[in-house]
Formats: sequence, C-alpha cells, structure tokens
Amino acid sequence: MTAVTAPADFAGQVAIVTGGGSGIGRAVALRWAVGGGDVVVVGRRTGSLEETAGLAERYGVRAEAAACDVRDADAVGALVDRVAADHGRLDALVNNAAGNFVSAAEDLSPGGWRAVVDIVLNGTFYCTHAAGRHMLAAGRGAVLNVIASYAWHGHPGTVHSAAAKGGVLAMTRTLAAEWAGRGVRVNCLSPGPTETEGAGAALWPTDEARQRVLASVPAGRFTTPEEVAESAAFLLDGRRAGYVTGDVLTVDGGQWLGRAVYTDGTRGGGA
Ligand SMILES: CCCCC/C=C/C(=O)SCCNC(=O)CCNC(=O)[C@H](O)C(C)(C)COP(=O)(O)OP(=O)(O)OC[C@H]1O[C@@H](n2cnc3c(N)ncnc32)[C@H](O)[C@@H]1OP(=O)(O)O
Ligand SMILES: NC(=O)C1=CN([C@@H]2O[C@H](COP(=O)(O)OP(=O)(O)OC[C@H]3O[C@@H](n4cnc5c(N)ncnc54)[C@H](OP(=O)(O)O)[C@@H]3O)[C@@H](O)[C@H]2O)C=CC1
Repeated sequence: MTAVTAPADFAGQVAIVTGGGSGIGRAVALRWAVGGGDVVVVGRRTGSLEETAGLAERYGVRAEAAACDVRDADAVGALVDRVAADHGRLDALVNNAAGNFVSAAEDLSPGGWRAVVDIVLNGTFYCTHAAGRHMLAAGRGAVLNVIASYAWHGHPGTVHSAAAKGGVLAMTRTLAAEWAGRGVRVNCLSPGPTETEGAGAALWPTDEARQRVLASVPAGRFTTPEEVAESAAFLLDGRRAGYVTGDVLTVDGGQWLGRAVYTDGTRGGGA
C-alpha cells in the first residue's frame, strides 16, 4: 500500500537559520518552529534576531538569537559547535544571509565586490563546513542554500551577487554528491521577487523600479516570505524530500522563464 507522508514535522530537530532576523529567513525559522523544531537564528543585528526568537518560542520550541557575522569563519565555527553541543544534535542549516545592491560592474569597488561575495559565498561555505561536520558525524542532515535565478542566467547590475550565488549553486551540487552517501542532503531554493524590507531597499527602492520588477513576473505578483518558507520546509523535511539532493527549487512565479514577447502573455496565438 502507498504510504502518504504527513506534513513537515521537525519535532525534536534543531536548525540554524542565517539571516533569520528578517524577511525570508525569519519566515523559514518560524515555519521550522511551527513544525516543532528548535531553532537558532543568526545575523548581525541582535534586536531583530531576538524578535524572531520570541515569535518562534510561541510555538513551544527552544529558540535562540545568536549574533554572528557569517564572514567570520572562527566565530561561525565556534557558534555551530556550541549549538550542536547544547542541543546534542544539528539537523538543518539554512544559508539565507545575504547582502545585495545594484551596481554597474564598472562602478563596483573591490570593497563592494568583497562585501557581497564574502557574505554570500564565503559565509555559506563557513557555515556549511562547520555544520556539515556535525551532520556527517551523525549520518543525517539537510543544508538549504537560498540563491537567486541569476546564479545561472546572470543579470546586469548584479555581477557580485550573481557570481556569489552561482558559486553557491556549484558548491551545492558538489557537496550534494560528496555527502549523499553519508546521509546529508544539500539543496538550493531560488525565490523570485519577495516582499522583504532588505530586497525592497536594495533592489526596488522606487515605485517605478518595483513596477519594472513586477512586469517581469509571468504570475503577475510578488511572493511573500511565508510562501517561500513552505518550499523551504519541503526541502528540509527528510520524509518528503529525502531523495532530493543537489537540486534547485525555483519559487519565482515563472520570472526566470521570461514574459511573453510575441503575445500578450495571457493566451497563445498571433500577436
Ligand atoms: C528580483 C529578484 C532577484 C533578487 C535576488 C537577490 C536578492 C537579495 O539578495 S535581497 C537581500 C538584500 N539584503 C541586504 O542587502 C541586507 C544586508 N546588506 C548589507 O549588509 C549591505 O548592503 C552590504 C552588502 C553593503 C554589506 O554591509 P557592510 O559590510 O556594512 O558593508 P559596507 O557598508 O561597509 O560597504 C562595503 C563596501 O560595499 C560598498 N557598497 C555598499 N553599498 C553600496 C551601494 N549601494 N552601491 C555601491 N557600493 C556599495 C561600500 O562602498 C564598500 O565599498 P568600499 O568603500 O570600496 O570599501
Ligand atoms: N527578497 C527577494 O526578492 C529575494 C531574496 N533572495 C535571497 O533570499 C535571502 C533572504 O533575502 P531577504 O529576506 O529578501 O533579505 P533580508 O535583507 O531581509 O535578509 C538578509 C539577512 O541576512 C543577514 N545578514 C546580512 N549580512 C550578514 C552577515 N554578514 N552575517 C550574518 N547575517 C547577515 C541580515 O541580518 P543582519 O543585517 O542583522 O546581519 C538579514 O537578516 C537572501 O539570500 C537573498 O539573496 C533571492 C531572490 C529574491
């Protein structure tokens, strides 16, 4: 008889979510907590992290706000080891922290390039390296890396972020193959335009810019952090996605496929 699995249930499990103080990271952390899992949210601003932890605790789980810059490999290593020791396990890592702004490549300073690549690519590796060791030792775990579709198609004005996210995608596939035989899955989630303060300020700061982004989405709308978090929960859930590794789940309303050029996009046939 076919077994039908229950909805995501993370009871008894422990997750670390970077960038968990805002936007998508907060929604993923709360979705994990709704499923009964303990959660540690990581970022630089203590206030917003504590707010997330307070919201998560309402679901009866243990939640912690941990101030840490993911660019600091030693601090990341110490934090991850401490969390694993405190809880006696580490089941999931969500590499969601990011920095972004739009800049023409020729105007981007080396410092601007470094800031974004250090957070997105190096930070993801430091966290994954530290968490992966605990997961491999336990023979189970899930790593979820939040990227963006320009990781594979590129996009003008985003050379730092696209290069870093592209690196994360290559890292994901490499580690997925390296660790699959030892019980650790590594996947990517690629959201489309999502209503968050960080993205709004960095990528669509004006109403005109926002309308341009909206016009690029076949689904005709932005998404919400909560909608994105449901897909994250699927990938993190070993019962539902236990055979999924090295892949990208794109949650973008069709944005990367592009809008219609030859028709009005709502029907086929001649223009
Ligand atoms: C439409 C769908 C696709 C969307 C895909 C992706 C979306 C996202 O990623 S949304 C996430 C957005 N969230 C954030 O960006 C929040 C976190 N951001 C930050 O912390 C900053 O923006 C940061 C990335 C610049 C890092 O902060 P910090 O380490 O404090 O860096 P500094 O302020 O010291 O600046 C370092 C370096 O970068 C240059 N720089 C900063 N902002 C800009 C800018 N807007 N334009 C050009 N250059 C910028 C800054 O000048 C420094 O360079 P140097 O002076 O050469 O050292
Ligand atoms: N929103 C969107 O439209 C899209 C977002 N994404 C991706 O989704 C993820 C979340 O984005 P979103 O929620 O919109 O953005 P936010 O700006 O809300 O979230 C980014 C988070 O990263 C944290 N962060 C930034 N730098 C560091 C650092 N050096 N160390 C630790 N934490 C850090 C920030 O916290 P703090 O400042 O306290 O450190 C913040 O909580 C990112 O990976 C982004 O690239 C992808 C496609 C589209």
